[in-house]
Amino acid sequence: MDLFNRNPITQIIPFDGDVLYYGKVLSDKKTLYYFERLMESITWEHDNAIIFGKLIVTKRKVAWYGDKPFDYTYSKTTKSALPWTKELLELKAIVEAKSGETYNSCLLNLYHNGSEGMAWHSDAEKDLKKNGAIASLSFGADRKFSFKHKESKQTVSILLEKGSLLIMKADTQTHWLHRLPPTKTVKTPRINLTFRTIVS
Ligand SMILES: O=C(O)CCC(=O)C(=O)O
Ligand SMILES: [Fe+2]
Repeated sequence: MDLFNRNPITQIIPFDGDVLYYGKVLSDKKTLYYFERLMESITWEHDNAIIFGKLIVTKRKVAWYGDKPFDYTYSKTTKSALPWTKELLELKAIVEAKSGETYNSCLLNLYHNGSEGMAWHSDAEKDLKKNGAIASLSFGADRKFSFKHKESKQTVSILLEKGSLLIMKADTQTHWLHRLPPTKTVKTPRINLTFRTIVS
């Protein structure tokens, strides 16, 4: 396995949770390999979102995989998890080894270019394990990622590099929102995988 240990792990938020940036955990070669494999082997579909009370179809595409056909409900849509692919199981093993946690499902997002992003939210749906770790693995374009404290409104941003791993855990989702801001400078696609634990 191409596991690197060159990078120190950095804490991204100053209080009220744990967001750990591991930097690049995959070689550039492996990162490109998985980006291409995920592009073609994942069942990508447009997502629904509620913006100002209106149900819209996003330009971004999503997919949902897991141990069992878990139902996952967000923005008034329910999706059933598809069975793991070979690549997702390989990536899950890497992320589990790095983070020392286990996951039973994965939400995938495909942003075709910088015009697509994700609005402020926290991942605290009732189906998710409370305070469970969420492991975010990125491929393709490097993109900025931001956190905003729900009370103080303090914001912190980092660059999520291709091949990098970010872990959000403890009570992060209770106190902080996060988003992927749109940007004019990115012209190429990015794929993000968030490994999660669903409680059924
Ligand atoms: O694309 C990302 O880096 C984050 C996606 C995200 O926040 C989510 O899927 O909940
Ligand atoms: Fe999220």
